[in-house]
Amino acid sequence: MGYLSCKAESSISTADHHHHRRRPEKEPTEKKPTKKFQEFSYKDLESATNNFSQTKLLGRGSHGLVYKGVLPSGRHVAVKKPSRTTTTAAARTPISGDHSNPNEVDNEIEILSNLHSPRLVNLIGFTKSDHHKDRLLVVEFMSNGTLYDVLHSNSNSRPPPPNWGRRIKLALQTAKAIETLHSSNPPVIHRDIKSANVLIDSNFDAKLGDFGLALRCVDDHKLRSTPPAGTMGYLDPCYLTPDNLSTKTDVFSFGILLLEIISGRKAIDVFYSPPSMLDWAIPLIRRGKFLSIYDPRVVPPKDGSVRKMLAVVAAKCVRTSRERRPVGLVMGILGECIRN
Ligand SMILES: Nc1ncnc2c1ncn2[C@@H]1O[C@H](COP(=O)(O)OP(=O)(O)OP(=O)(O)O)[C@@H](O)[C@H]1O
Repeated sequence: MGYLSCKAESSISTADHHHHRRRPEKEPTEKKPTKKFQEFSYKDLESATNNFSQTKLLGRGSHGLVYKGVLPSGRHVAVKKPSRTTTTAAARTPISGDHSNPNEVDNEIEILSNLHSPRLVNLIGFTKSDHHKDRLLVVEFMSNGTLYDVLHSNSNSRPPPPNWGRRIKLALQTAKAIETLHSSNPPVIHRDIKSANVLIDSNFDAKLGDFGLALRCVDDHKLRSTPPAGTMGYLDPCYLTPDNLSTKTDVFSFGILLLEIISGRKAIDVFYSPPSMLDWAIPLIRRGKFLSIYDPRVVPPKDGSVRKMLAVVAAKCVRTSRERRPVGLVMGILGECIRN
């Protein structure tokens, strides 16, 4: 098998992981090896966000609200505050019967505290667990919002849709982020790859964020008991039970995201027929009608072979057979597109 099924990988990585974990215990202080992350008090973050003022609200997701904060050092950050009353059209979908909401903030802290990459929206710090207050998470501030906004916002106050050079760069950077997760030890599966979770920084570089649903391929019990989840329109149809989870689950969602970048259409858009990206784009690609899936708002790639290759890469990522989706992620294949 050329890809990582979480089930197959977990026994190998569990041993490895424990090996790494044991070492700090031998140290006399019993402290964690390095304290890279800041521990904030609730008050610190109240003052950073003007008491969670509406004017500091950056956006809302299914788990809660995100505020812009400024630390005493002057650093700009994003503060995630869970809320049980938030509802959103883009709410994540548990696809099994279990609608319990495991603590996504705790999960995100656990995942991000073991990762660091320029391609990820990295963790800066968090508040301690406290029975009376929700735990807050502090991550890098991304001043240009999400890729979803960049691609789909028609507001006059936003810049025009990105050109091809930009789109290819954003697609590559997202592929690189996913590759970083899948090749880390233990591998991490994001489970919610979508344009709303790709954030754009002040240099217009893309970083992958929102690790609330991510799973490390290490904890067998957690993996077996975590029901499938993700976002409608991006969700791998093969991922129906916990043991179907694999890195190819993320590859499928990336394929939809790549089609979104190519076409400028949303993963599901009820104003079109058919509303699903998959049902619309794949038959056109099969018939060789590559140009017709390209975003009419911008000049498509000049070279017909590049247009074809990008569309074919996306189609390979969303293949029904997981085994036939690209391995080692799409980075290499997209690189091919640029060289050609
Ligand atoms: N690091 C950040 N910097 C700037 N804005 C951010 C940052 N993180 C999130 N946001 C803003 O907050 C919004 C909500 O983000 P969040 O990650 O909570 O939810 P989501 O990914 O949009 O939805 P869901 O939780 O349903 O997947 C984003 O759409 C974005 O506009």
